[in-house]
Amino acid sequence: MIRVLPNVLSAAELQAVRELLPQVRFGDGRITNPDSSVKQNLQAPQEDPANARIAQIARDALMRYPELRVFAQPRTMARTTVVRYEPGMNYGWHVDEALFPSTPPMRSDLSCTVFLNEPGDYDGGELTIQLGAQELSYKLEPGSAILYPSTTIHRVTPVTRGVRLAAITWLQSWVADSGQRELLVQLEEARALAASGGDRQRLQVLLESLRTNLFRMWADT
Ligand SMILES: O=C(O)CCC(=O)C(=O)O
Ligand SMILES: [Fe+2]
Repeated sequence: MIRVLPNVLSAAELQAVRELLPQVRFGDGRITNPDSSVKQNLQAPQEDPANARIAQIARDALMRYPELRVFAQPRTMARTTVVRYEPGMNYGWHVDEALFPSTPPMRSDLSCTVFLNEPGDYDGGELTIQLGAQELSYKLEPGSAILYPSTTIHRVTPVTRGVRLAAITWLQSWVADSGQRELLVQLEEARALAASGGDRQRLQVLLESLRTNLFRMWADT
């Protein structure tokens, strides 16, 4: 499931990131995907000190974000990388690698982009995700993020004006199966609604969905 995470970074964190961004020494993005014929962007080397500080800020912010815990059930998060797209740059249709060569190797279940600069700073540069025959495009406010399944085909459309800056990362979930993970998301929403005495119709629909989909999963045909 694709989820927008508004205001992941606080105003103070965003300000700190803004001050660090000019210090990042970007290199060719193909360094981590040498075989890619569609990747045309710039990315910070992992050892870059400004990248490492931005990565820590983004990681702390994501890890404390309550909805991320609900949506992703994160077990491991890859090191965040700052990426930069200048006019003419893009990242064509692709699927993210299944495994990251960390020790131990990490499976990518969810991909995450934290947008770092204003949407008005650039034209193009949408993150577009295929959902069947549909395409969903995202260009978010700085400090907001999008979380999407790493199984999806997606791209960053060409930037035609200005510069797009983002921090990207990947997560391995405690729950590998996205259908099972989604049941837990609904269960958590239902639990919160029951605890608060909120929207009873929504609670009813959630419980019905959980019962039906668990039965579908367990029915012996
Ligand atoms: O910059 C982004 O929003 C995501 C780029 C991407 O798809 C990737 O680096 O694999
Ligand atoms: Fe990607």
